[in-house]
Amino acid sequence: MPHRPYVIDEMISAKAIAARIEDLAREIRTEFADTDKLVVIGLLRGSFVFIADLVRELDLPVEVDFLEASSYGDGMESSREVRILKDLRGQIEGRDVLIVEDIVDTGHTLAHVTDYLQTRHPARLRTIALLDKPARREVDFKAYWTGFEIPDAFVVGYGIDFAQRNRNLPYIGKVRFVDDAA
Ligand SMILES: O=P(O)(O)OC[C@H]1O[C@H](OP(=O)(O)OP(=O)(O)O)[C@H](O)[C@@H]1O
Ligand code: HPA
Ligand SMILES: [Mg+2]
Repeated sequence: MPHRPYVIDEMISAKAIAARIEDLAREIRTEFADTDKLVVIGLLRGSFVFIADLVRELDLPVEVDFLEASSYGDGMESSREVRILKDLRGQIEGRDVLIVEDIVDTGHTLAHVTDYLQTRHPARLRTIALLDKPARREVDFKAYWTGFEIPDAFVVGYGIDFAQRNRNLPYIGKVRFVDDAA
């Protein structure tokens, strides 16, 4: 279905994202300073840019794995049904784990994935989300670390899509439909 024409207004610059990631990496290094090899898990597809920048700031022994979860399809509304489309390759039992997510919106995706991975009995499991949109929360969930709290707007860029587009923008922008009143 074709979408109404829209423009993207910058909300968080690439520079601000990079600076925030440096801060977050410092906190993560402190938390996992005594960990042998941290398993950093990116949730596909939205987290692929964030995890790439984050692990390069970590300066810790890490193993990188991915899990694909999807609930939005091409629209702006969560289906509330989180499907695991691709599972991890490695084992996490007894390991320290960091789940990396791009955005917590209704909370269904990260809450579901956290429960799902807890059943494998990791030693320590932490979550990090670049963005948090608390106004839209439907389940009681908060990531352990959050990059930025944002208002109730549909955002794209830095890995995040609208109908599979705009993931390659280097910044976070807000979608604005041109036929909406200002
Ligand atoms: O808190 P929620 O309301 O569950 O929304 C957040 C999730 O929605 C998006 O993923 P999506 O299902 O669109 O898949 P994608 O990561 O492949 O883009 C986003 O990347 C998060 O994973
Ligand atoms: O604001 C958003 N933008 C794109 N995808 C999303 N999935 C949950 N929230 C969003
Ligand atoms: Mg996602």
